[in-house]
Amino acid sequence: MEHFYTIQGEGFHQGRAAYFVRLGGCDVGCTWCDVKDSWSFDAHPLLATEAIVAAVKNAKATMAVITGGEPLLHDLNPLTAALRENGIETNIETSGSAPLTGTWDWICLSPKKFKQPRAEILPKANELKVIVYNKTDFAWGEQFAAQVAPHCKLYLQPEWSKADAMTPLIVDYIKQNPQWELSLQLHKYINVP
Ligand SMILES: C[S@@+](CC[C@H](N)C(=O)[O-])C[C@H]1O[C@@H](n2cnc3c(N)ncnc32)[C@H](O)[C@@H]1O
Ligand SMILES: Nc1nc2[nH]cc(C(=O)O)c2c(=O)[nH]1
Ligand code: SF4
Ligand SMILES: [Mg+2]
Repeated sequence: MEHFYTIQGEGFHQGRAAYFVRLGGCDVGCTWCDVKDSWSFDAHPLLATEAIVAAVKNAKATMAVITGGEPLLHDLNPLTAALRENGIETNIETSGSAPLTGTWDWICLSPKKFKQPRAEILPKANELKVIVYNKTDFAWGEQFAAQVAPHCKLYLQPEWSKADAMTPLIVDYIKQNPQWELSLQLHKYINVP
């Protein structure tokens, strides 16, 4: 759908330079999705793997973030292999609702009520990022925290339109449950992509 060089705005790698590759197509249907333009499979031009790798290298980026849409609706083995052959770190942003492909340095799993993650991705996640849209999402997120690996980082991120109401609840929750950390969508505050 689009590719751009910016800083990672969310989660563990927040603040690091990152080349984003946003792949078209998603069948999850989150009501609050902030990139609904990505949902169509047909509306976006196809780009060769080599062209994507060249763009990342040309930008002098050392880390690529593959996102979407739901990137796991594509076979990500060729793209991640080519990126790694060129010494580029491979990170993914995924709902985990489709089978895992690709070779990853970092897997950010953001589970969704609208189409739940597949069981096999949970122990492989490096980061669990739960979006908090209402107060029931804390208990909902804990079921996934119980299934990830011990080293997996745990983040609570306010849904953007509810951030004013949810952020204070998240702060209170983290004070009582300090295994969780706050993730804010930094890029939206500083107006970068
Ligand atoms: C647009 S999604 C694309 C990747 C994948 N489909 C997923 O949902 O993880 C990228 C990240 O943005 C988060 N996100 C999407 N809409 C959001 C919103 N309105 N507020 C906060 N986070 C949001 C998702 O949970 C995910 O972590
Ligand atoms: N700067 C920036 N950081 C991000 N982290 C995850 C994003 C995504 O949409 O996957 C995203 C994004 O769209 N922009
Ligand atoms: S899974 Fe990701 S891209 Fe798909 S609708 Fe939900 S937030 Fe948007
Ligand atoms: Mg985004």
